[in-house]
Amino acid sequence: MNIALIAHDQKKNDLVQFVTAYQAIFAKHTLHATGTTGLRIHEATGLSITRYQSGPLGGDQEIGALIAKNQMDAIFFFRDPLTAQPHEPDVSALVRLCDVYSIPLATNMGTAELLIRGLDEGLLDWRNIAREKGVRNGK
Ligand SMILES: O=C(CO)COP(=O)(O)O
Repeated sequence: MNIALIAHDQKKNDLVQFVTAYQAIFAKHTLHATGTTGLRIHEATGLSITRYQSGPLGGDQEIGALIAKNQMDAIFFFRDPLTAQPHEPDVSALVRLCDVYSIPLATNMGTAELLIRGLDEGLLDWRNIAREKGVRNGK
């Protein structure tokens, strides 16, 4: 599975801890991340991660483009609900594309636990079929 890892600054420690806790599962997948988040996770875990621009510089949009191209299967995006982001339109656009294409999106630790465990149990295997056959829910 192609998995995107993204966290706003106040949530980066949470995501690093989360990925560290589930490192054995994440290591089985292809990981992508916005710039600073990816660097932090790589430094903490040594996991191989394709890094894009930092969020405010277009990284959210790059990951959104992969969703639009049916190349992303799950998103862990730990958003900071208490701090205004200069690139809020990009954040909203990314969340919107997850809904357009029915891509599982975890925006907090509670949902993230369910998503990663479900993914490991094979509950997202339908994504392999959707990706291979080019099936998608969007128009
Ligand atoms: O801003 C972000 C997501 O909106 C994350 O970007 P960084 O991982 O580069 O901090």
